[in-house]
Formats: sequence, structure tokens, C-alpha cells
Amino acid sequence: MSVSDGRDAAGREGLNRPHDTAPLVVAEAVEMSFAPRGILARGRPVRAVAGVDASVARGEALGVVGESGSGKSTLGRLMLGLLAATGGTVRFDGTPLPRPGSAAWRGLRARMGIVFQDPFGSLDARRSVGAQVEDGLAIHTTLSAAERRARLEAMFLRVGLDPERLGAYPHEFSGGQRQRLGIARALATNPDFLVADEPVSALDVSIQAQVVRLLADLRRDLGLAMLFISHDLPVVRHLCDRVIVMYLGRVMEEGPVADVFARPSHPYTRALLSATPMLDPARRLTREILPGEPPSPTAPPSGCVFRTRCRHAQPACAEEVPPLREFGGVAHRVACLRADEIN
Ligand SMILES: Nc1ncnc2c1ncn2[C@@H]1O[C@H](COP(=O)(O)OP(=O)(O)OP(=O)(O)O)[C@@H](O)[C@H]1O
Repeated sequence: MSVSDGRDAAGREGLNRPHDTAPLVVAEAVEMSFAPRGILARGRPVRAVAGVDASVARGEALGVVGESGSGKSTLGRLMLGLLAATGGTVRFDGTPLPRPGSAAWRGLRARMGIVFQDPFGSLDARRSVGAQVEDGLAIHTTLSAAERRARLEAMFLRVGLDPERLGAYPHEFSGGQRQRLGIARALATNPDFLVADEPVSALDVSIQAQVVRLLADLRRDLGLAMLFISHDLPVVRHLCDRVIVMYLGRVMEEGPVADVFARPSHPYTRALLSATPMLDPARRLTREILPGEPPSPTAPPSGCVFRTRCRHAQPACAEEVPPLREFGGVAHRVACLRADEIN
């Protein structure tokens, strides 16, 4: 499979098809500030997510990209209700997500799954993998032991693992197989919504495409809504329908992957894409190296948070937080006051 052009080995069209069903998970102006931690915070809260709107429809995959520390994982945890937002709301199937850990939240938990970057770190070395995949079923469903066993075997087969190995331990599996276990565990309760947080970045390159293909197949077959967090832009291009580009807790640009990757319009997106050898060479952007480091989320810049690294910045950019506005296409939006001039 090629993950660079949205087609698989058989030349089928990629997965980037439009979805017109109602959103399943909707974050509105969601914010997350963490209490100060460590000396660098100097008593100031860490603003990890700052007023983000995001939604994922049934069967849709939304990619979330951006540098390390831009708030991607925090957004994912907010959309699963694993974290209680310090501002805004997250609705799941029309209902505001209950407080994490509450009985109401536990009631919804079976409908959501998460796959982590490090499958080994999230598995207990001392328990059989079958027992661990079964945990969610025991906690979140009323299935009998026999039904749970049948579900486990079916899940193992579905993710490409031999059900004979339900009694084996994590160290007996390769990295790719462990991520298949992580996927089986996330999907065992038959969720509607899956957050995949850098699910292939810890794997050997040779294994990554297999796991991406598995996620793509599962998403299609199970009609999953997926939030796919990744540094890997070609994989996002292949797997996702829409993408949001985050920087320092805010959305810089969003839209259908085809539009955003073909016509990146925010200076930050352009820099991010220019560093990625992925697109057809005719459209390749001149490599742009951003000066400096991202500012601390304990003291984000006023106005546009990207302005301190933006070569197009002007004094006005320090005054106003640029709203996301339509640019070039109905669903393609950019948060840059100067987008018209620089594109
Ligand atoms: N529990 C926490 N307490 C304090 N700060 C946190 C906490 N979790 C995340 N942060 C901070 O919030 C910011 C956003 O982190 P987050 O992990 O969401 O970013 P990310 O884009 O997913 O990064 P990465 O790609 O490295 O995983 C970072 O500055 C991080 O240090």
C-alpha cells in the first residue's frame, strides 16, 4: 500500500470521501488549562487547548496535526471525556459529556475507544493479553463469560491475531502485533468513536502501513468516527477525510484533507507541509524552516499565537485573535488576518 497518495495497492480511491451524517462528537470552544506544574510554569497555568471547535461525524476520520505540544493529545482526551474541559463543551451523540469517572460517563465509555502510541506501555506485562482485552468488556458490558470469550476471539481474528494466543503475554508479541492488541482492546466494546493517538509512530516503518491499513479497514467496516492524531502527514492524507492543524492550543487551519494539503493557506500549515516530502513534486512547497521554538503554553503570545514565528506578521497580528474564516472552499477555514494578502 502506498500511504502517500490516498490510493491503496489496488489503485482504489482513498478513504477521503465526504460524510453528510450528523456529527457524533462535537467540541465547542473547548479549553483546557492545566494547573501549574514544575518551575518552568512559574505559577501560571498551562493553556494546552484554547477555544477549539471540532466535530467528527459517524464514519468520518478527522486528522489532528501540529508540532509536539500543540495540544493534540489533550484535545483527544477532552473529546473522549477522559479530561474535564476547563471551558466550552463536548457533546457525544447530542449529550454533553458527563464528568470523567462519573456513573453517567462510565455508561458512555463503552461507546468510545482509544489507541495509544506505545502499545507495550499500555499493556500489563504480567497478565495475559486475552485478560487485558477482556477488561473493558467485563467493566462496560453485561456480556456473559462465554459471550465475552466469543467476542474476544472474533476481535482477535478481526485485527489479524490468532485467537489461540489469547493466553499469551505481551512480551511474546512483536511491536506491530502489540498495536493490533491495542486496537482489539479499544474496539472490543464495539465503540462508535475511536481516538487513535499517534498509533503507528512507535512502530517500524515496515509495519506502519499494515497497521494504517487495518485502521482504515476497521473504520470503513465498523462505520467508526475517528479522531486520528499524528505527526505523519502522508498517513493523515491517506486515512482522514478532514484535518485540523493545531499550534499552541489553537486551530490554525481546517478543512477537507485534499483541500488543505493541496492549498495550505496558513503560514504555519505551509511550513509544516513544506517539511514533508509527500505531495506530488509539482506542488511541493519551498522548504520553510520556522525560526525559534514555539512559545510556552504558560505565556502564549497575544493576538495570533503563531505571530512570533511568522514571517508575514504585522503589528495588527498582536492585537486580534484571528477567527477561523472560510478560505478557498466552504469547509476550508483559516485563522490568519493576512491570508488574503499572502496567498
Ligand atoms: N497533565 C498535564 N499537566 C500539565 N501540562 C500538561 C498536561 N498534559 C499536557 N500538558 C501540556 O499541554 C501542552 C499540550 O500537550 P499535548 O500532549 O496535548 O500536545 P501534543 O500536541 O499531543 O504533543 P505530542 O505530539 O508531543 O504528544 C504541552 O505543553 C504539555 O506539556
